[in-house]
Amino acid sequence: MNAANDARPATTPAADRPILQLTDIWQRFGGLVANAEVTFDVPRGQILGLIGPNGAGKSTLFGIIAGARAPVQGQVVFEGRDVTRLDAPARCALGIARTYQVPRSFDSMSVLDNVMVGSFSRHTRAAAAREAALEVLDFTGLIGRAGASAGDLTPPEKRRLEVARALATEPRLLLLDEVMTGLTPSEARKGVELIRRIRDRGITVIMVEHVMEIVMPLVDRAIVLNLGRVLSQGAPQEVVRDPAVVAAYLGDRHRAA
Ligand SMILES: Nc1ncnc2c1ncn2[C@@H]1O[C@H](COP(=O)(O)OP(=O)(O)OP(=O)(O)O)[C@@H](O)[C@H]1O
Repeated sequence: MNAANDARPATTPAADRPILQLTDIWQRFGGLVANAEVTFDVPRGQILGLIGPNGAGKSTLFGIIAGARAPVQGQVVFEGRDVTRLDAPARCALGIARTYQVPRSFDSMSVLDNVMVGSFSRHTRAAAAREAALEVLDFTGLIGRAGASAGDLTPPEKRRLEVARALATEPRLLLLDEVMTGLTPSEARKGVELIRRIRDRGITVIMVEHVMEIVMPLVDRAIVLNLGRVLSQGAPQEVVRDPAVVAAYLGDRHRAA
């Protein structure tokens, strides 16, 4: 925390201020550097794509934004407030929600009850939480499955439920971790449409995704991580042409082959 950061909220109108500001984020696991010198702002109301080869540090950074763990160095500012040391429930209360790469639904509970777990974070009365959860199920296209056990959902439906549970916490910043993985092209098209509708509700979205054909047409801005560092950032059409990005991805494909 320093004087410059203290001054930001007072001098910048809230609507124009980035919703999220990451400054010099570092994360280490033993000797391994998972994130290094990560600095970027996320403008409010955009869809930001966070991409990069396997092990680039994307999920680690998601955890740092969502409050799963604090960085060893650096600052996370959400809506002008330093949240670096706040835990995940506190950040959720402020308006940050995330999904997980591996869906974390409660399989023995109904789809509706799963989503109510999220809506109870905003509503204390069961009737209000239920009503809010039903609205989210309608919005995410799961309303017809409200009474089903979460364990009986198909894998694409489970991914949708993951998004629904996060939306039920009424976030202003939503972190989507590989929600398109394993979807057929037609399911992925529906997923893209859902993410656009989420953005149209005024929710800022940061998405980690491997499938470039899906991410690039969808996002307003892309940030490429490689070996824990920001390799490139900008409009998606600029980022894909960046020679450093091409080299990192070709290197990854060669290793995978
Ligand atoms: N809890 C942990 N303990 C030790 N090492 C970790 C831990 N979490 C992540 N790492 C390591 O940190 C590096 C970054 O991992 P991370 O999962 O953030 O990358 P990623 O870009 O999300 O990868 P992927 O696309 O494969 O999910 C990797 O080398 C990983 O093995």
